[in-house]
Amino acid sequence: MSATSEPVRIHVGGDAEPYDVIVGTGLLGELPGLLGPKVRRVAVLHPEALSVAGEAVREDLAAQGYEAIAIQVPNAEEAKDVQVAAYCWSVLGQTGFTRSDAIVGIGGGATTDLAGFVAATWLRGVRWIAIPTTLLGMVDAAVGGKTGINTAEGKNLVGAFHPPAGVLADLATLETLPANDYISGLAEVVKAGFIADPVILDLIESDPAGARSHAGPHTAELIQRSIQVKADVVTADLKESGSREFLNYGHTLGHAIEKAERYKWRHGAAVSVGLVYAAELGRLAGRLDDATADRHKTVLESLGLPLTYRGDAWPKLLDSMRIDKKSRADRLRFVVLDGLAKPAILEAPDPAMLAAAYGEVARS
Ligand SMILES: NC(=O)c1ccc[n+]([C@@H]2O[C@H](COP(=O)([O-])OP(=O)(O)OC[C@H]3O[C@@H](n4cnc5c(N)ncnc54)[C@H](O)[C@@H]3O)[C@@H](O)[C@H]2O)c1
Ligand SMILES: O=C(O)C(=O)C[C@@H](O)[C@H](O)[C@H](O)COP(=O)(O)O
Ligand SMILES: [Zn+2]
Repeated sequence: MSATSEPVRIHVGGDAEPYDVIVGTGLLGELPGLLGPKVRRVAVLHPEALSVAGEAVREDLAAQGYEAIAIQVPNAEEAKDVQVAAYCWSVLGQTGFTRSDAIVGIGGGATTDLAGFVAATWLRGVRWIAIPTTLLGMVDAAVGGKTGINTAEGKNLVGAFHPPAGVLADLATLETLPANDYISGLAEVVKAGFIADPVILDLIESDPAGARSHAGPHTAELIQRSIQVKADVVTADLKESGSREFLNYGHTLGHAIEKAERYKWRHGAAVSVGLVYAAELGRLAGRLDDATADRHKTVLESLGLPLTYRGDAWPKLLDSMRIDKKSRADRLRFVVLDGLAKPAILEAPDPAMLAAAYGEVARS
């Protein structure tokens, strides 16, 4: 794969309107083309941390004749709240947003999940464009049209499938991302490696220190490969009636940990522990070989990602996992591996096995 002097376009197809994820630097010039000829008003949703970048996008659009407004939302998971969505709806209402207007979400996964959700719900659906500015946003959250917010009962429990009209992944935005946030995004990169593209794991293992940096020698390739994994899956199954569930590898426990931590842990950190758990579950179920299960821990640890969580939290986590979207009535369902890049579903595992697998991540 090329380094990123020329933008790379990764196509997302399927039943919904197709679009491209454009990966490169200095991509703002692509925005008017993605907005299309009918759009007159644009709301640029951005988190507090990106007030300068959000305002720059707004000014750029205004200079091109759009009526552009900025909507600042809280950083991180605080944005994925119905009160924040209601605030955005009221701004759109007061500005007179119609179905020929559009939303641009610039920020991490939390911001693009909210922006997409506001776009999905305003007037029952308006056009939106994602400008992810975190590693996790680029490789996962901004792609595929899952939008949503959290509720008191759990993660992403309210939302809609509403794909963007395009995704602009400008690698230069990663320069300001705190190292911890970059590393947490690597959990989704590792997930993509285990479920579909083991070259990702080889690249990380060949240079873990490089992989931890936005300026690493394989950064562009890791990002492009992970986006390709996501694009292929959502092209085949946008609404998660089958293979899209595999993108949830590590998320059943991961989401429960996020809830237990009141969303103060980054999503990627929780998914990292969830990946270790899912690997152990696959091993205990007799489906995954020891070497591949152990590889989860060595790869994640080499990146500085967490492998463990509080042992005493198990009953609460188990309870939270019951409302996971993969559950069917009382049956818990987990994504496990039958081997490297062979994801599958483990239906209603024995409660003793679930608890035993937690022994692999539990710490006192
Ligand atoms: N929709 C999906 O398919 C999907 C996939 C994966 C994850 N997600 C969601 O994504 C969210 C996690 O996203 P995230 O890891 O990007 O975290 P985040 O959106 O919470 O961003 C982390 C922090 O970095 C700040 N930030 C963002 N870009 C920055 C930059 N370039 N420079 C400096 N600061 C910056 C943000 O304001 C925030 O404070 C979770 O809510 C998760 O559920 C959604
Ligand atoms: O796109 C998907 O599908 C995923 O499962 C990707 C996950 O990384 C992402 O965290 C997603 O938001 C989880 O979805 P949910 O349906 O479990 O809330
Ligand atoms: Zn995720």
